[in-house]
Amino acid sequence: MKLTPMMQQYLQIKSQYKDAILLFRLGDFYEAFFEDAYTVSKALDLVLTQRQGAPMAGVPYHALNSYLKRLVQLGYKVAICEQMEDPATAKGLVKRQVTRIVTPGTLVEDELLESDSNNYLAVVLKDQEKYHVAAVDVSTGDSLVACFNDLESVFDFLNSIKATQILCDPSLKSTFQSVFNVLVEPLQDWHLNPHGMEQDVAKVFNVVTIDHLELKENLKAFAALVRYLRYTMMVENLMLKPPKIIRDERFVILDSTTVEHLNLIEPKGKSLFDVLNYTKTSMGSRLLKSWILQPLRDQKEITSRLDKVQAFVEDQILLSELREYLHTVKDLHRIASRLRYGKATPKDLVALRTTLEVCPQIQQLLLTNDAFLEAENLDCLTDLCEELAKALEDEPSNVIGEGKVIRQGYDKEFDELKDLVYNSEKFLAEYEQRERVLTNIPNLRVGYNSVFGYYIEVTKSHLSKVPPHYIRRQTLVNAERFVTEELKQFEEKMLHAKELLEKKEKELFDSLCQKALEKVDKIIAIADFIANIDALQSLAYAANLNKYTRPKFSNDGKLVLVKSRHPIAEKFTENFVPNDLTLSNQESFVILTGPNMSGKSTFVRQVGLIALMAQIGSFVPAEEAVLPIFDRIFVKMGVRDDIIGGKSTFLTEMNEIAKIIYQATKDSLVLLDEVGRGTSTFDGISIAWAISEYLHTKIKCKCIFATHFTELTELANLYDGIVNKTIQVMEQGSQVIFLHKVVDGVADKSYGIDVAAIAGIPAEIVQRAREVLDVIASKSELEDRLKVVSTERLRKIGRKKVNPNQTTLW
Ligand SMILES: Nc1ncnc2c1ncn2[C@@H]1O[C@H](COP(=O)(O)OP(=O)(O)OP(=O)(O)O)[C@@H](O)[C@H]1O
Repeated sequence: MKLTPMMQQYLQIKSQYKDAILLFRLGDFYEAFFEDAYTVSKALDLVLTQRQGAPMAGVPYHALNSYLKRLVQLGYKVAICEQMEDPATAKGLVKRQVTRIVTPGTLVEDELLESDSNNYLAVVLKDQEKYHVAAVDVSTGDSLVACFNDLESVFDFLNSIKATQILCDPSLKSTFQSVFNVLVEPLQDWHLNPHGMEQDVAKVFNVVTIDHLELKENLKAFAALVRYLRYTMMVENLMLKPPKIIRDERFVILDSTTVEHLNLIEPKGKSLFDVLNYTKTSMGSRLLKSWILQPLRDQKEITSRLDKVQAFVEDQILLSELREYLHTVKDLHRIASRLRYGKATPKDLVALRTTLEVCPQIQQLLLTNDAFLEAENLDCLTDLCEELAKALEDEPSNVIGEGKVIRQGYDKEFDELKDLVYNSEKFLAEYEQRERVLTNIPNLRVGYNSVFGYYIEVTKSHLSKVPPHYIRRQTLVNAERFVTEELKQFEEKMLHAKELLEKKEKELFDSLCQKALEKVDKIIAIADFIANIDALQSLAYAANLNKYTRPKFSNDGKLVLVKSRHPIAEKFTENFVPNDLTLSNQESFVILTGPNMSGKSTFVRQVGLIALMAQIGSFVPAEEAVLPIFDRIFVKMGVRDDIIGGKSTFLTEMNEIAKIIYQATKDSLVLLDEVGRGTSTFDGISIAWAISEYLHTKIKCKCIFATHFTELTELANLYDGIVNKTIQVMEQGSQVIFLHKVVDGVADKSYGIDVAAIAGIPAEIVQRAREVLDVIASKSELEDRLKVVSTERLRKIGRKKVNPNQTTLW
């Protein structure tokens, strides 16, 4: 088969983008051919047809974004090939070129992005024994770098930022692919070429040296990311904020198990984020989410947030007025980004104008409260705002060039052109009227024909009144036709008016974008400021609504919670029962036993959530809360299968515990629920026992261990710092009433069979279970044996009880 020049052009371009789907612009369509056509038609449910014998699937150009969204969501990389000249005027084959490679992690268009989530593209590099991670959200400019000692921590970090695309060492590709359900690509040599790395990064921030960024060993990962972005987005100037260095000392690094078990972000509608999210802007909501996923460790930083939250809590008028203003604030981070990448739309400039209009009001309002004096430094860009107000229609069309974007009165030439295009009839009628009066020819008529263009027609009877500047064009039986200079100019203008109008409006729009671009750093400063204020006011609003208290921080390890509640569960539970808890460095370990359904898991998570809320600067659900600042919070709940990773339930559980044991310190909060349940009872208890002893005596962290193994309560007899708590239940006749109250002591029964009955297990089975329980319960010697374990150990060290601070058992 002989290929047409267009097909040859296609194949030549495709050969450069083998790893992407190539969407090739042909008139009003983007078309995919060969293999790409099969992929696209299957993924997008499009009809597969043929063009010049090649399989083809196409999408209309105006609907590109909606199709792109689906392709990218499915993890494809798409190269967009545009026509670089107008097919109507092109000589020969239209020039075509790939102008952008769209990947899940390089999106900037609003329609392709989730408004309340960041969209991070991450690079992971292995260097000797360390892993370096750099991540960028090009839609907001947010960037991060971090360094980890093990791959598990990298997974946790990528999970916590919800990376939508990963670039990694080729050796790590299959590992990442098995863990993450996102596009994973291997880095190439040119991404990592050491030559010119610093210069490449310096260019992004328009600086000569990058020492101040403190990228150090993370430079390579960040530079690789910059190079990848330049290549895919095909722009020289990236809009990135200086990378935030994620250091263990500054943030509480949360592992993915903890994020999941504390329901920090999911499930939707029942997460901590949902409980705290009363933000009014997408910027604020993204920031709040990142705060929840990266709690702080620096007391000063936390206090500074808490002071502002408190100021809002106490100033209800300020809060409600501010919320009204914030309502009109648009997503400036993403608008700034689109301005940088030349993708801003009229809608974006209007959104910028609306936000800048409300900015001074927000500033003035905040300045009424001493807690927000820094608002004074905010530059509200009034000049730019005025310019946009003058230049843009109230509700401009999103199509530039039809004269419906720029406001009348902004540019004389534009107005004339628009007038010509839209008001030519009117102009001609006015002109005709004017000439009739001037010449005193009542039946003078302005007309048009395709041969002579516009003309003035005068009947023979009035020819004597024709002024000298009329130029004769045509003679008819009863009349003569003339033109004038003015009419000729009008005609000239009319012929090109549409084209000129399109050009002029584009020019004016581009110049507005340019003016905004010149102020982009200030736009970002406003965006950062408003995002921060919005996230803080959201915390205050939630605090008022849910009657939270400001937490205090202790420096001696003391933790006191009075009448504390679970922030999510209390929303869905009638009469939620508040609970107290006191821990200290001396009494730091709780074995929590209690029947099924009594509320053990709820209480354990509650403590974790309150600690986390305090460290993001939020008020907490309690009447009083004093907490130490934790360096890590670990939550390990129940057993779960890791089918994808191919690990058994018990192996997964032990893996997660091992991680906690390696990473926890004396300043950590470890919350365990049902650990050891994935194996036989004896193995499970023994493991749980040994883990508890290790955590308490070696690591000395704060720990609550909820368990059905009442046998573990024996540990409290062995160690000073371990206390037993249980959750109260009342029996009324054959009924069990769950009081959900945490008290000192040990659960006497598990009520598992009662719960089974409530859950609808047939009475016959329930009855049989009771009979079996009677028999096995009387035969259990386990507790007696565990007593032997503890007495033996006590005998060994010659004490009545062990104080882990004085004795080393290991
Ligand atoms: N403090 C509380 N006040 C009111 N209701 C509560 C409280 N705590 C828990 N509940 C209710 O009890 C139910 C069971 O709680 P949870 O799952 O925490 O119990 P559990 O002891 O961990 O159960 P299991 O041992 O079966 O896992 C929850 O769904 C909730 O509705």
